[in-house]
Amino acid sequence: MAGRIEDYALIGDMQTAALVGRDGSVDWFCAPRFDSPAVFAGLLGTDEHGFWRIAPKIPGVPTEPATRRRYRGDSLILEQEWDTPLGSVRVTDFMPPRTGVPRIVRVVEGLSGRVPMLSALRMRFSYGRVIPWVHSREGRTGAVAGPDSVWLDSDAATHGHHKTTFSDCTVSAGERLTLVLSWQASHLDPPARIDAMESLRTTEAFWEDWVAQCTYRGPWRDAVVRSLITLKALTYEPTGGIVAAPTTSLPEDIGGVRNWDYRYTWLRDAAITLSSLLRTGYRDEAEAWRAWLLRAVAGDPENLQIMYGVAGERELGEAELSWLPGFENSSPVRVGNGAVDQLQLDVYGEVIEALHLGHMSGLARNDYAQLLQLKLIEYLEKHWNEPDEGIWEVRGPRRHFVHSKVMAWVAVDRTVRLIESQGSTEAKLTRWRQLRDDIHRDVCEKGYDPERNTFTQSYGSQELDASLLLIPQVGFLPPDDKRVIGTIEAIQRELTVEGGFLLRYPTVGEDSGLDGLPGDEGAFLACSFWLADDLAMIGRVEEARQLFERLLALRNDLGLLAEEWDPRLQRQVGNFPQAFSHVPLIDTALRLTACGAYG
Ligand SMILES: OC[C@H]1O[C@H](O[C@H]2O[C@H](CO)[C@@H](O)[C@H](O)[C@H]2O)[C@H](O)[C@@H](O)[C@@H]1O
Repeated sequence: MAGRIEDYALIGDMQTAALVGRDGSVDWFCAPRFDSPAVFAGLLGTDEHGFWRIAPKIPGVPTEPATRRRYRGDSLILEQEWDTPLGSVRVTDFMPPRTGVPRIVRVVEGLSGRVPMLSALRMRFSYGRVIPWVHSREGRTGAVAGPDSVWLDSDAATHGHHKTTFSDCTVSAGERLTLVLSWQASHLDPPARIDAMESLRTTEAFWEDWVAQCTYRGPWRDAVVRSLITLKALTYEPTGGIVAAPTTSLPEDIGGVRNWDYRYTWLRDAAITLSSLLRTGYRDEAEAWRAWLLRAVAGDPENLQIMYGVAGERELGEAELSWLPGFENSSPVRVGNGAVDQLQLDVYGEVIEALHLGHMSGLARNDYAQLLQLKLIEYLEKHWNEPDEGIWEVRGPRRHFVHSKVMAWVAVDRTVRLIESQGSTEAKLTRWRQLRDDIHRDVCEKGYDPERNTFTQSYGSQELDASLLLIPQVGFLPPDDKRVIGTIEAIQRELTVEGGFLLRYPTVGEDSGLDGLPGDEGAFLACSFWLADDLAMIGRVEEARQLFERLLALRNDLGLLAEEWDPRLQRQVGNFPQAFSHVPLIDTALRLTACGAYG
């Protein structure tokens, strides 16, 4: 395991992804899909659970992490370089956008001197549990167990030792060697060999073409583009589904139990991702996601789930992988996600808001999208006033979360506006205008504490919740409303941690608090971006810009963000990289750019 979460880099082929550490080790790789069992799970355990490391190996000299690393231009091609006493060497890692099987390509190049290099490959299928049979066939190394096979094509000779496949060689300046690892279903013939350098050229061209479509031209271009590339990498290209993150169980609390599997498509996370992509010029991805949505939720809205598999699968039952000790002993390691069965009413608002934005942005009219919207409102009409698990997917008792009700209002409001814009005489319009007013009144009466001049987390509660920052952003109340300003000020006062970043809600140490879980967690990055948005909306633009810059400084050297930031340990925590952090980064950059907040 390479070290901290932020020591990892992402590579991917838009069907799955891998994490590569600064030590040159691929410690996480699930194949063939994001949510398939891992071939390398060292990230959540030890080297025994699988890895592929390529780094200098000089006898008597300890191997250091890479001296430098970067993505090549605006791409997902990682370059790591080591300066050693014997010379310098570069390892370039990437996954070609999928045309056949998933592949990890690694190119070793001598930059100066003569550097001995070692590739150590330990394949362990089924999340580190299964040691495969390894054999050589026609100059290739193959590993097979159960449904999986993995094939290594290397320019250097390989040999096996201690259930690990090694290749070693010495590279001089100007010399190059390539290694390609391909996954294939084990009942099929080995996959064809590829030309690694040709694949590098086409992969670079793919990313250059994709980035060229970006319409954002503001001062935070590099941060926005890196976030967009990350979101694209989290998109499952065959279906348009978007995973929340490519990992499971990177801890929100190092050593604790807050470890979840994010390799699925949350309607909430995907809907806000779609909005960011639309605002930055990516209409094809937005169309693809809308099509995914319509397929995934087809049927009775009563059966709508808050999350699905990337192809729309519904069975995501949660299980624990007892043989994996977890990242820095944060256990359990979970696969699947029990939140799948929760009621989260905000999801209706986020989905309808995304459909609304698609409509306003001129996406081709889709009658099913409109039909879906109407069906979702009919569902909400019956259920909006029930308690739910809310945006944070709490595992404690259901409550009347204020944010959920606000988003129910958003769903009805956007639908009313859609019908009005079409000049329709839809009979339900009057009823839904009334419903919109009823929800608004209910929230303002039961979710607002006049003594403290703040909205509260749930009806009757004293707690605050950073999701309330979305109240002005979704237009529930205007930013200059005294209740909005009071809420922003109260949240800033009570939920801020070191650096001015925000907790999403208070946790209570070892006792189980609101979320039903022991332990604390870090500052929730999405909420901290929302605070910057709100500050800008209420005219505190310079403060907003400064907070935004501090948030940008939390990214790792490659521009990547996990879900949270632990202010005590000064390190990223939670799954990585996380769409729910990169989307608000883009949104805040767009807002501050529109405000002219250039510093
Ligand atoms: O903290 C408890 C919950 O954490 C996860 O949910 C979070 O991630 C989701 C995906 O990004 C996001 O949509 C949600 O708002 C976050 O709270 C986890 O998936 C849940 O099972 C867990 O209860």
